[in-house]
Amino acid sequence: MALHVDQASVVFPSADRRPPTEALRAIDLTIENDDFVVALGASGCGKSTLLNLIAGFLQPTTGQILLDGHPVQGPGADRSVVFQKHALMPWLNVVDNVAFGLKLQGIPEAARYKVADRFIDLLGLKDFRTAPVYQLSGGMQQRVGIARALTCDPKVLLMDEPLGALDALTRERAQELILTIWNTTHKAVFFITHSVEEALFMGTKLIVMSPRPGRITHRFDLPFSRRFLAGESARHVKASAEFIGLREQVLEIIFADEEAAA
Ligand SMILES: Nc1ncnc2c1ncn2[C@@H]1O[C@H](COP(=O)(O)OP(=O)(O)OP(=O)(O)O)[C@@H](O)[C@H]1O
Repeated sequence: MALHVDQASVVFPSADRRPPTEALRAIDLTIENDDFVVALGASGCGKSTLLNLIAGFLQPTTGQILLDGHPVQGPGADRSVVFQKHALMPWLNVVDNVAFGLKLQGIPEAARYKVADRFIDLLGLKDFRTAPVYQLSGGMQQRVGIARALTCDPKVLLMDEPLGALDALTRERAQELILTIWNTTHKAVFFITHSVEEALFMGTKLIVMSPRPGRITHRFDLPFSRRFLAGESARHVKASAEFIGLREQVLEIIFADEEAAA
């Protein structure tokens, strides 16, 4: 599997007489199996616009998005999205929420529950299988959202600040869980966050974007998630000199962008 963003630009026309917004300019990005690509950058640098292009919610003004060589022309089951607000069906229980996409595809109940149960187990939700989702905590609801995205067996999992609404401790647990699942399923992931620490810990590749126009200004290959998955504790990884040094370097890039915008 290979997803290529090829010289993609997005210009939003303005509703009044102000100039149009150049949300993205000439973006080149490749996402392959086993890649965990994280996008980081000052507000308005085009992270969500880029995710929307990959999801097929939006078409580029120029350039193209190719999935295994075929142009992406709209949303598809090969790309699942997990949003910060989990958009679950509050009247359904956990298993029916997780199996919802399969139901839409017309898959019979027994077959869809079999797939859903695999991801319910993987995300530690077994004891809540038949609980209504409104009874769950925010962190658990987000796990239901991730399980639902995975049941469709997407080639690429797109995550737009999926952990942004969680408290600090739950967020760290969720980071570790997502990495463990990524390591089990070998999905390609495109992940947006505002947290530099989260970006460095989770990604195998980091893109740092700048606004006006939105573009990729820096790219880093990251070792930290693999160190965690090889057995090093998350706290140990995040406290290492290499991690802290890179964190300061990336923070400096982002602060410089935010100051330039102020
Ligand atoms: N539908 C739209 N119409 C007009 N302008 C838009 C639209 N969507 C986004 N924009 C503009 O495009 C630019 C990039 O927005 P985008 O939401 O992709 O940035 P972002 O990096 O995800 O921001 P944030 O971190 O604040 O969520 C911004 O200037 C935004 O105002």
